[in-house]
Amino acid sequence: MAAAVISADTAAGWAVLAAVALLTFLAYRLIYRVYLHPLARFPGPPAAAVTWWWKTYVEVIRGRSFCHALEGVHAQYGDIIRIGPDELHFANPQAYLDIYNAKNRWNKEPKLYHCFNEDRSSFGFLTYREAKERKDILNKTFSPKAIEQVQGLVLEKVDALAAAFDRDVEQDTPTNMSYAFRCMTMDIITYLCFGHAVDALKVPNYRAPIIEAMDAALGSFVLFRNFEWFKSLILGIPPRISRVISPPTRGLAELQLTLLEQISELTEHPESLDHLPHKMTIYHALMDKDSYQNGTVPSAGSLYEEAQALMFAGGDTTGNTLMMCSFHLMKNPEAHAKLRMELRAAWPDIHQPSPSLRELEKLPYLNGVIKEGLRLTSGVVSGLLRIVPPEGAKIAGTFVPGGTIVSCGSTFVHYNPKLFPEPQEFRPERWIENPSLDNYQVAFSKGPRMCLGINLAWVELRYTVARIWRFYDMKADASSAKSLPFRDTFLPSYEGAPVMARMEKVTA
Ligand code: HEM
Repeated sequence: MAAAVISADTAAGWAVLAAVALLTFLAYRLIYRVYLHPLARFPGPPAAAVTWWWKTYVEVIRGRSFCHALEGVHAQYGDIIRIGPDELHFANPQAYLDIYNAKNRWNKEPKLYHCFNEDRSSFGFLTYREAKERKDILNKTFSPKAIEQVQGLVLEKVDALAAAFDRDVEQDTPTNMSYAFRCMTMDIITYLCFGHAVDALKVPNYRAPIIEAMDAALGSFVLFRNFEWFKSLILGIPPRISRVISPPTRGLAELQLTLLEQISELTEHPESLDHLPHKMTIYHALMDKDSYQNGTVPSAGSLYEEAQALMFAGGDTTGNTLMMCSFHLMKNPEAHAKLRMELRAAWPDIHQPSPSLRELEKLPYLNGVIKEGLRLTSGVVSGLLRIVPPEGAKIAGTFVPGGTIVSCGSTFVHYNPKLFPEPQEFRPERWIENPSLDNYQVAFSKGPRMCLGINLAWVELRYTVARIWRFYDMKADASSAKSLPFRDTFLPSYEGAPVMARMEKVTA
């Protein structure tokens, strides 16, 4: 009996000791982070200096769109803010140019980039060296020269988009622009990847399952970037099961199933690539073992992750930009008329083929329209987190210690009223009046980890805007979105009504 009492006392004593040790450690860590940490001199919400959970509180508990929440924090604390124990965010355009600079070889930050489950892809590799090896291979398909060779494919898909619009005109139904453009960009990227398109444009009302799956998947990434264990749990379960038991991540599971099917066909029957009419698919390049330093083709898992990365990187971004251009052109008759006039002069007879890319590149208003679409969608709206190397770095004139996680969100450049007065206004002229603004067009990011698909994207954007706005008169349908609010899910997720257009074919 006495022994039992002593051992109970001893256990209680140890428990108290452990609790005191834990509290002392937590108190020390709190004091260190707030007063002694190398980032202690930077202002910001006190809770953010103490714990990572501040971000989760803002984004998940309060349900705020993180890039929008940061605007309020910057308004309160200034241009450079501490938003995590080891993290700074900048609202200064010069900081963007300093962080995403061609000279830097800074790593991507693991917590954010692991959340996409694309760790073994050009986008997901954290280090410059690994990403460069993969990007060099993919560049066989994405270099300006290679992209010139796939122009025909882009034009074919723009024709398919026009055919879908014609169907809407015949049936007298409004066109869902929020989905239509993404169907086209998805058909282009899946064709480029696998040698055959998913034919999203053929799906009635543009409600292609792959687009719906990607829409639904974007929300999963917000959960995953806040709760790594949740990602491991969901992705550890076969997609067929997780789509049933986890409704919030069902979209991701659907997407996984679609892509896995395509990849297993290619890895099991690599000879199927030989029967294609052209040798330009991304998987031709990726499955050529001679391209790799170690002479080995990446695993099926890595090929899957590359496909998923390319779908998100190449589909929504370009589709959103086209949607944004259309939304504003329909709202803005003056801009619409100017674009129409320029296109008529460049393409006087609609029965003739499209002007060449070189000709389209020289049309100032067309390019101004696209740059405004890129500015307002901003590509990726979350901060692209980078880690400052051990020696530290100067960002916007301020010394930042090594190991700090840094970013400057693209919206903090694109919506900066000093660079872009009345930033919410759609004004293509601003790019013509002030060519130096090109330096602050950061939708594709900058530096060594900038967009790999920029050449393809520009070809798609130029051919599509020229064709659609030369061949159709478009008016917003009564059901169309009146504004385009978005939520930060890394890419912008547009909320509310879609952009709906009533199309009329022009006759000359
Ligand atoms: C309007 C269209 C596009 C925009 C605005 C855009 C924007 C961006 C941005 C901001 C990044 C940097 C992401 C980061 O640092 O984490 C990026 C990276 C990337 N983009 Fe694009 N993108 C577009 C189209 C495309 C297309 C068509 C493709 C090809 C299919 C593509 C493939 C990639 C890849 C592979 C990366 C990763 C590069 C790296 O991490 O080094 N993008 N894109």
